[in-house]
Amino acid sequence: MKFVCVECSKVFAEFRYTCTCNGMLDIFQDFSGLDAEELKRLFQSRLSDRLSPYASGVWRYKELIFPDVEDSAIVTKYEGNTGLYRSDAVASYAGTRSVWLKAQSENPSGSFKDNGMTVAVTHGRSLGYDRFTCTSTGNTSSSLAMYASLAGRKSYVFVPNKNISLNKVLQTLAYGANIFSIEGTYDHGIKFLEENSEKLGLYICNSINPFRIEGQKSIVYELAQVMSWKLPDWIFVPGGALSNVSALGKGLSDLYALGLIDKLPRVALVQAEGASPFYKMVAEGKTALEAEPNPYTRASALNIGDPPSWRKAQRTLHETNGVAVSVTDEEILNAKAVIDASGIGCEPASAATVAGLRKLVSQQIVDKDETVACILTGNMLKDTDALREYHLEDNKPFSNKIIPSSLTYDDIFAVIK
Ligand SMILES: N[C@@H](CCOP(=O)(O)O)C(=O)O
Repeated sequence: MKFVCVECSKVFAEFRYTCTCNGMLDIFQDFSGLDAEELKRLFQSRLSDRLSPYASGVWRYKELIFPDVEDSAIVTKYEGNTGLYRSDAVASYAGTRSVWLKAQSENPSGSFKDNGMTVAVTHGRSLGYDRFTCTSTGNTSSSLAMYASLAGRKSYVFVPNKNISLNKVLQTLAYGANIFSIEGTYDHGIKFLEENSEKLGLYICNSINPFRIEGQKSIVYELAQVMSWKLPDWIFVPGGALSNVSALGKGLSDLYALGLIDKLPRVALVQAEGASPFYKMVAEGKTALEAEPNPYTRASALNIGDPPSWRKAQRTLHETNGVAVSVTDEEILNAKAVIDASGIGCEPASAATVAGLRKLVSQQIVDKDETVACILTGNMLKDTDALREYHLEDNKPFSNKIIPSSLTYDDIFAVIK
């Protein structure tokens, strides 16, 4: 395993978070000697495992993620193994013939972060760390708090003091983390950790840590396996810190290089208009990201103005002939209401995918006959204020209302009939 800088290509033999030039690092693994058909058989055989780490939808692919770690050192909650659903209602809303929804929201802590966190915490513990840290809008922190406690270790997390979901903060608290509420955003927290974590003896579990990205690659491995190694024409992901799109790109490139798939899907990265520095860079034809000092979107998981992984995200779009698109909060919340009412459900950030798909179909960038998968990143109960605001306070196009208790039984009969 080597660590290669995505900015200057410098190679490191030992683990570190970033390069001496401050660039993000990629883990490079030598896959020579691995045979695609043997891997398919191995991954298939592990589907019946219920108790060993290979029952996890991440560690099932251990050979491609963290081959050297001892099985007994793995910290797992059998993450991954999430559902893939089709909904006519969502497809019709998006304007496509069909759409697959990959519900990473079904992970143990309720978000896609678990796919990466199991690997980061396993790696940190194998190095002997007792204290783990992250900065977070709430999903990364609840995931870290869960795995750190599971591993019998401590977690210290930094969360912005506004514009994040209380549900996520409470989940983090209840899992046992030490929480610091900070003035500023995720961007300020990352800067603090980059400068201070070593002095404090903290192992960073944000996605600047390349082991997080290795774990998150499993999302597309699992999608490919369940689809018999034939991916759809498009994969849509939301983008805030950009770890999701970075991991998707790396996973796709592994699958293609290994011969596990013979065609790369196109990747569509969807940002929320109020926090869309990456979209702006692409739309304006620029080659370097300009940070947004005051990002704001109601999809609080995407409230990030200076995403560390932008260079990796740029590579993903380049390698997959991908596109970037931005959508308004109103578009996100309407798409979310449709996904929720389909019985699948998600948090606001996840719904950016379907909102983005609808936009690209209307712009004829995606054809209605093309096949599409949208990655839903977080559970609908991650942000219950968003549900209350949409359904009970504001009169939104897809809102559902509670029938008042003042109805007589005759009224109730009339409603149901
Ligand atoms: N929305 C994220 C932001 C943190 O990103 P990460 O890629 O560094 O984990 C969160 O849940 O905190």
